[in-house]
Amino acid sequence: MSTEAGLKNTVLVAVGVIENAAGDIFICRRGESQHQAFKWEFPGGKVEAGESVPQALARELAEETGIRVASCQPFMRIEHDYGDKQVILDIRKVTAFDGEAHGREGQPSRWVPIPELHRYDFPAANAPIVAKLQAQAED
Ligand SMILES: Nc1nc2c([nH]c(=O)n2[C@H]2C[C@H](O)[C@@H](COP(=O)(O)OP(=O)(O)OP(=O)(O)O)O2)c(=O)[nH]1
Ligand SMILES: [Mg+2]
Repeated sequence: MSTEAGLKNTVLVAVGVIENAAGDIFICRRGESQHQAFKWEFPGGKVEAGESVPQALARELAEETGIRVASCQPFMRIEHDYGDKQVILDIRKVTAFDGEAHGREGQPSRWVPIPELHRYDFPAANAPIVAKLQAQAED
């Protein structure tokens, strides 16, 4: 979505923080040919023309993890400039879903306890997501 921030090369990204009954979070590793290659991520992807964020999230999570989203809530929104690319991450917490989450495109994936999330190498934009999850887990 290049119009939203008034910048060229800006993309709106629907991102899912998928939480299971144990309170663990599902993460995947990005591939070598992708922007932010080999970083760990919360699955998701670009919002396409005519899609809402929840629609894009449902589509991307079905494609990338095989789950069907049953319930999601807004979690936070982050704008970040990588220099070569500007992203707006619209992050949703996915608290109910059907199916077994897995790396459906062959990407490495795992369930991680929230207190261990900071050990993973995420894109720079993700630092506030990990911080908020860990702060909430301490409550
Ligand atoms: N999915 C996801 N993307 C993230 C995260 N953090 C972060 O900076 N990003 C950035 C990396 C990319 O520049 C952008 C996501 O776009 P993408 O290229 O993965 O989009 P997509 O899944 O539609 O992939 P593609 O069809 O273009 O291959 O957002 C994150 O936690 N999850
Ligand atoms: Mg993606």
